[in-house]
Amino acid sequence: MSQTDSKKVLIALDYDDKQAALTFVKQLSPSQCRLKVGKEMFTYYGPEFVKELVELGFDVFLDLKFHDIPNTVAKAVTAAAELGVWMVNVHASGGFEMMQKAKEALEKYGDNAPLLIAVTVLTSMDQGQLLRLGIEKTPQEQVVYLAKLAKEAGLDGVVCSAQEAQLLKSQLGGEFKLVTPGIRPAGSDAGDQKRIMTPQKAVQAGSDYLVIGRPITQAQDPVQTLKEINDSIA
Ligand SMILES: O=c1ccn([C@@H]2O[C@H](COP(=O)(O)O)[C@@H](O)[C@H]2O)c(=O)[nH]1
Repeated sequence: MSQTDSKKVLIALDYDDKQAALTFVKQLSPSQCRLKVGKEMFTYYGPEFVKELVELGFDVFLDLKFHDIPNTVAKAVTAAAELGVWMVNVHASGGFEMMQKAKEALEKYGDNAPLLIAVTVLTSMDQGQLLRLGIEKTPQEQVVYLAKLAKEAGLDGVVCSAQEAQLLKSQLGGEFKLVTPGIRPAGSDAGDQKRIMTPQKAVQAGSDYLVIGRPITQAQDPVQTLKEINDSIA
């Protein structure tokens, strides 16, 4: 994967119906986008569903946001690597040692190891919600703090909002991957997302990968919507 990876859109497959998800996926080509499987579909349909997507030729981001003791997380990311996923993630707030052990566990996969990234501050959170957790930093300060910790632990990048992308690129360098949910094409509903940005502005700010769910999957014509988004960031 090069620094200027042109396949930037990761579609969040958040469906409660496997057939509906597969009907959509089968209209896509692995050259157009990557796919993200999160807690909903994994809980319903498990590793077999992930394997099906991998076998269809898609790069899959397994977004289970592991947050546990180092030994457990190291074993969980190993299980993800065995599924053949392209990217997997942990919560940075699980701590430095946990992130280090997870990265070490993937070393044996060499060039086939999935990218390992850390969630910083969920894009659904704003300053008020951080305060309620007892965190007095701004979301941006907390994201930078956790991203530096993740980089020091040897991770490949972080999940953050595109609003922090420019600052993170300037502080952590171009190679450290920024995966940004909370992407909303102009005029689309923010829903529960708080720190949002349009696809075009996110790419300009330095996002490497744009995680997009409902604006595509709930569009009247999801395939055409993906095409329009891809065209807007080409
Ligand atoms: O900080 C985060 C981390 C993960 N997500 C996930 O991304 C998608 C976003 O879906 P939309 O429908 O485009 O809002 C979803 O699967 C989340 O679990 C996130 O939103 N923010």
